[in-house]
Amino acid sequence: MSLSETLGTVLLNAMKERGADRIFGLPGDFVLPFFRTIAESGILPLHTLSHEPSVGYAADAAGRIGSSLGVAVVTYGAGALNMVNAVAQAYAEKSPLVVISGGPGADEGKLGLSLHHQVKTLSSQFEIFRELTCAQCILNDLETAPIEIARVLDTALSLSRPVYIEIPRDLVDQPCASAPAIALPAANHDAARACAKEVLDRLRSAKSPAILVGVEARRYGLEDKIASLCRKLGVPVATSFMGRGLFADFTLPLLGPYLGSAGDTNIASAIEGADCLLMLGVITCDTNFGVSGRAIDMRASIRALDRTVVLGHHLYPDVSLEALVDALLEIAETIGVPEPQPEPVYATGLPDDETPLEPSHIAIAVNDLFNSKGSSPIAADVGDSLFIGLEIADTALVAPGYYASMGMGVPAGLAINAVTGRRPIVLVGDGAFQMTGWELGNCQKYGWSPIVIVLNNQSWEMLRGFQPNQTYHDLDDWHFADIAPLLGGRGIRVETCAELKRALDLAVDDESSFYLIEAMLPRSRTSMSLHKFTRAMRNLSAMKNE
Ligand SMILES: Cc1ncc(Cc2c([C@H](C)O)sc(CCOP(=O)(O)OP(=O)(O)O)c2C)c(N)n1
Ligand SMILES: [Mg+2]
Repeated sequence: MSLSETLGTVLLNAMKERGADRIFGLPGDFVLPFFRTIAESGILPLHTLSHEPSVGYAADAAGRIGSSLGVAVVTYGAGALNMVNAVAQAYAEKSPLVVISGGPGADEGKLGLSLHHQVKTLSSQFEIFRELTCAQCILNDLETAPIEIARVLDTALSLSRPVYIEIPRDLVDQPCASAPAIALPAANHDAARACAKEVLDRLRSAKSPAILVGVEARRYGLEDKIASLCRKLGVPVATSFMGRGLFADFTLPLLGPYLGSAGDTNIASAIEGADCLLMLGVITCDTNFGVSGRAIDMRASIRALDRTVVLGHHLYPDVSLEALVDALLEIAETIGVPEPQPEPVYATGLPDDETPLEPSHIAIAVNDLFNSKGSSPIAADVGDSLFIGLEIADTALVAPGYYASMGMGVPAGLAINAVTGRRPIVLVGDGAFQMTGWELGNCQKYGWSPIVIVLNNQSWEMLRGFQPNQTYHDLDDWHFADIAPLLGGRGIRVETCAELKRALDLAVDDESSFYLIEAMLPRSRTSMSLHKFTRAMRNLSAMKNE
């Protein structure tokens, strides 16, 4: 048993072996020993940000864009609990985020004093994170630590959900045996084959089958396999709202994103009219289905999610999405001959004139840019940014489409820049930018240069769509472009289509820093996608009479 390792390096090596390629963090005294190990060992690069919610959002996004583990390292109490909302979002949206918190040493709790950063008892934080994660451990026993590290990290990978690891600050430098190699639960191939046969029989006997693909396709790196399965089956395919951006680099008979009555009517009728809907890795949530014009008959559907497949009243436990797709690929045959799908049409041709900007001009300008200079990955925040993202041509996209916490846009853009080395376009509203936009000040030390489009409508406009006639949705004009140079970037405030076009061309040609393009938009106007979504949600929910 090689003891050349310490508990700190064992944890770092175990994460690296499981695909983690960097750490986002913000230190505090309880985690300084582990920060020193990170810095001195060089096993994983470290990026520090300025506020723990951003650390959580960035680490989550790094895992999503890389289909691997995202890692966030913070201090006990004030740090970790500051990140609760970002971890909750990662859990809800099935992102394998590893939360590592420094913790008190073994004897610190015996002083008979409450410790700083302690909330109620010393195990309160552990209990809070138990509710937000799929596996947890406190590494307070060097004998069991290697096994515990492997158990928790492997669970993060197999369930694609966040996990919590607390590392006591007095043990980080202690000699420790290496963690066992990755050991994911063996796929139950017999069950997967039996399930695949039943799935294929149902698809074959349906008059109008369809397939809906969700986020698990990305989380488990299955886009390629699912694309070839869909080509083989020849059945119309759509992505869920949360699955927007899937298959951007693959060819298959993709209809586009399903948004119910808030989206394309052809896609809605193909999905809602299907008499056998195969859902691969789709989270059954209101943003994916809440705006369905016709409720989808879940009993006639086949749902493969969270390592379980449900077909009506039949249930196949412990059949992973990959095992099911592999088994289907073994027996798949052509079932339908989907009409050649018209290429999804994404508006282009921004007028190059003094036309005042409207929300949908943003998508047109980005589509024009993609056509002239090639596409970029996109990070979108919550608000109209999320819906304008739907009007932009297919590209890799990170956005909190279900849990929908504001503030993820800029940190996710930084993570995409760090992981992929490509400059992302970040779409963020003024309200969300007020929360985490300042993280752009960290670009200079890491050489990141995202292009950030701030949709400045001086409003929490999405809320106004749910509840008009309230002045508390009004925001002041913060002149964000003027602040950009103080953060080490360049800011351009634009009010017309021609100005937006020029600003984007300038930004794309200058990689020396981040660009903040402040697009001035009118209040009480939204993209068509958001308008249809809020109208549909209002009709379906208690907000009818607002
Ligand atoms: C952390 C956080 N706080 C509050 C909300 C509620 C909320 C929205 C969702 C419904 O929960 S949309 C929205 C307004 C967003 O304003 P802005 O970023 O300027 O974008 P836009 O003007 O395009 O709406 C809020 C406050 C949220 N989603 N996340
Ligand atoms: Mg706004």
